[in-house]
Amino acid sequence: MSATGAPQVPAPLDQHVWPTSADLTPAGELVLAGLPATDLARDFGTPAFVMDEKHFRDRARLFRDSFTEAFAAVGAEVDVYYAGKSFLSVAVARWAREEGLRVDTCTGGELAVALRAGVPGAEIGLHGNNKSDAEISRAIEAGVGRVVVDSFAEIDRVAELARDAGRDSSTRVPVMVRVTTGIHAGGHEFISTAHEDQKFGVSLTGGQALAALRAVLDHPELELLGAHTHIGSQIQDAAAFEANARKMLALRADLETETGYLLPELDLGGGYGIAYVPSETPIDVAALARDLAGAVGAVCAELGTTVPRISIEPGRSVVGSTTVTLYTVGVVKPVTLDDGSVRTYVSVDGGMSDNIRPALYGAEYTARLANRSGSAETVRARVVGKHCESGDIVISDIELPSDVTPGDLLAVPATGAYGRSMASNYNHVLRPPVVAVADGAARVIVRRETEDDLLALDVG
Ligand SMILES: Cc1ncc(COP(=O)(O)O)c(C=O)c1O
Ligand SMILES: N[C@@H](CCCC[NH3+])C(=O)O
Repeated sequence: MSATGAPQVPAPLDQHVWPTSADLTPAGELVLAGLPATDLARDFGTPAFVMDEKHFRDRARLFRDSFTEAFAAVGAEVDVYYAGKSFLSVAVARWAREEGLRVDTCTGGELAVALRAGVPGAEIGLHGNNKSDAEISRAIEAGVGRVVVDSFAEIDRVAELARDAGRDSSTRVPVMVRVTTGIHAGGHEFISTAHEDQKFGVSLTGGQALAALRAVLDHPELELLGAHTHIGSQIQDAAAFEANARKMLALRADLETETGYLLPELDLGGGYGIAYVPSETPIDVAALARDLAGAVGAVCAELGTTVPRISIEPGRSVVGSTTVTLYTVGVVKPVTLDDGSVRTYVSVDGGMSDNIRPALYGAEYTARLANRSGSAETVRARVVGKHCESGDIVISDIELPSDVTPGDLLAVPATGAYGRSMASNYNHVLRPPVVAVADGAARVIVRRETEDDLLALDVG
């Protein structure tokens, strides 16, 4: 327990963890886009994801502008695909498109949302290590700009489904081959994706990736657009992206030497890290874009080749810090530990069903009271959910005001990515809404689930 006593001056917000529109009243109430947290909780209930629309748009534009400018300097064009897996809804897909982004999907469901939002097929990519025939056919029918094939078997299957759809050498389906480059990067083993022993892509090792690219060239109904790579997620080390790009450019050069075919495009994936807690530093997008473009330009010059068109697929780094989860505090329980110290368990009205990341990856978050400052005196607390699991922990260790009490609002920032998108109905808990806030107005973009929704699925 750290003791200081009143008066209760609200601790400032660590601005790189909170949405840009976040502010505090003199009494320490959290305000988002001009809307007090208590008003948001009253109007929309808790738990709720509150998303700062302007922040999302600014991040999308930052990626588009930084990468466009950096790669223009080395003579290449760039497409930024927003990775819908991080969070996708019709409104968000529209915002992304309005800010000049395309949309990356990895299932039929994500594809359906992007299409519903009016994103043209040509501006959508489809991924997936185990796409169904129905998903591939839907993508072909929608005229997606790229199907990213993930295995040798899938190359033949996409070609067959393209033929079934009447495609031929004059109406080819554009494909990329997903390549694993052996680069190990990412915040947690479960979110590293380019090392050898995992399920994604075709390995560079033993010439497999080269063989896969050649296999695409052998299918007249497929257009080989390029090679794709994604090394992992929540990466803070910019050097990993450069090392990966070098490997991909070498692969492109090898293919040209062997076949005379120069891949028009390389997709370097997403994975850019953000700050979840005040001690972390988000990746500097503009600097990363400059360094990456510089490295790509230099390698192409060494290889004596043109710089390919580049695409990237950021998800977390666009949406992650735009969103705050608002919870209501329920039971507050001091628990005496073996060493005699006390930990205060602060239960909230959600938990692992709206944020599985702490349980799945040991992810860390921060929080603050959102309706008031609370006392300056703090207690060692653990924020837990309402599920029947002792691992249902939102924040394992945090100092909270010692007068935290049932009915308080608790805000957890940086929950925009892989929060609502990975939400579940565990214990038949209803998934929270996503409320977009902008310029003093709020609107629901994904509504709260209802018991009727749950019961409608149960046809027993
Ligand atoms: C193929 C692919 N592209 C893009 C992304 C988005 O990653 P992130 O949200 O870390 O930017 C992922 C997820 O890691 C992915 O698997
Ligand atoms: N769901 C992960 C990232 C997924 C990466 C998808 N390839 C996370 O929350 O960090």
